[in-house]
Amino acid sequence: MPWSSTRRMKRDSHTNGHLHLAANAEDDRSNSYQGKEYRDSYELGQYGYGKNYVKLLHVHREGSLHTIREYEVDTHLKLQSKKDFIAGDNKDIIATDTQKNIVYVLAKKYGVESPEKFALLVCNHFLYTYRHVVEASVHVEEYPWERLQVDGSDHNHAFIFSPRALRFCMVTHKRNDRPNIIGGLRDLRVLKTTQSAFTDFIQDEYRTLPDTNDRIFSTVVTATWEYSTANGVDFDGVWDTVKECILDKFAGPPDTGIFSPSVQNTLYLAERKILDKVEQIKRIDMSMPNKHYFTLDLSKFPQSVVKGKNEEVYQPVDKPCGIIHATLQRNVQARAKM
Ligand SMILES: O=c1[nH]c(=O)c2[nH]c(=O)[nH]c2[nH]1
Repeated sequence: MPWSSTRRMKRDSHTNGHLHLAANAEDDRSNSYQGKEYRDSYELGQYGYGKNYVKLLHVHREGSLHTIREYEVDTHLKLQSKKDFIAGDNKDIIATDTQKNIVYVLAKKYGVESPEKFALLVCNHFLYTYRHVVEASVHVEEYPWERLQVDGSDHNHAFIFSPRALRFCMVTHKRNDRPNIIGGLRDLRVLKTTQSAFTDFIQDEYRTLPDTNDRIFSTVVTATWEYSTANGVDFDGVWDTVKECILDKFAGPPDTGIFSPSVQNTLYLAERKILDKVEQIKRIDMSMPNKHYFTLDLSKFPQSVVKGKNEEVYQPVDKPCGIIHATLQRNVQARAKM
């Protein structure tokens, strides 16, 4: 599942906690509280809490050359005890307001090198500082600021918002485990006007779509990938590489392009190229909604109104849309045999 939707789910699970159990220590029979074991007909499932959308702008100044990074950070903690939920005992709670403050203090102390490194740092701080935190997760979304170019030269301190694609990451660190690092890219919207076909699919009594050897191909790419390690990873470089691989397999060379027999095949080839290029990625998940642009049959209009076959005017139809997704991971056994 792409992280964009996971994030939404994560948010929902935080905010929908409207179930008020009038619980006190006696009611908590499924857990231990104050040294006593309790049984109950109910069991608390997933739980946790955190702060969402902590907005942060970091300005790095090297003389007159300034560099910025703007993030929206979500922090999420799972505490060892459930007594905050079950018994109304707040003693272990690191307030979400405190979590927000920690984000700002760490940014000031250590700077923000990349979303992934910052997320690792924040997770590590929570686990190291509070022994009763069993799991910390940090989601960072980066605002797509680019240095402004003026007459071909980089500006020292002015930036332009260039939302070609959004970058995000999710780091989850369980105590006594290695951090799980997911990089992500979403909202990469692309379109090409040829070199896309869709033919030879199932022909039966339900099919109305004709074969097409030349159609418009447009999609909005989401990709998430899991790192096998954090050691020596150039997270900024990897994000650029993932974007380049996707664009390369979608668009191909500028003069001739690259032929796509289906969204499925294009998506798969992009994933393969990413795994080929970035050794530290162990698994990549991509989704590509098929944003349809249908040809319009204008042949019913008289020739005096519409001349010739219509090859210019298309009808964008965004709903319903096809959705194609796949995860590609390294085949560990095949590597071991080599
Ligand atoms: O590339 C495509 N894959 C499909 O599975 C599909 N289904 C469809 O109606 N059009 C397309 N296009």
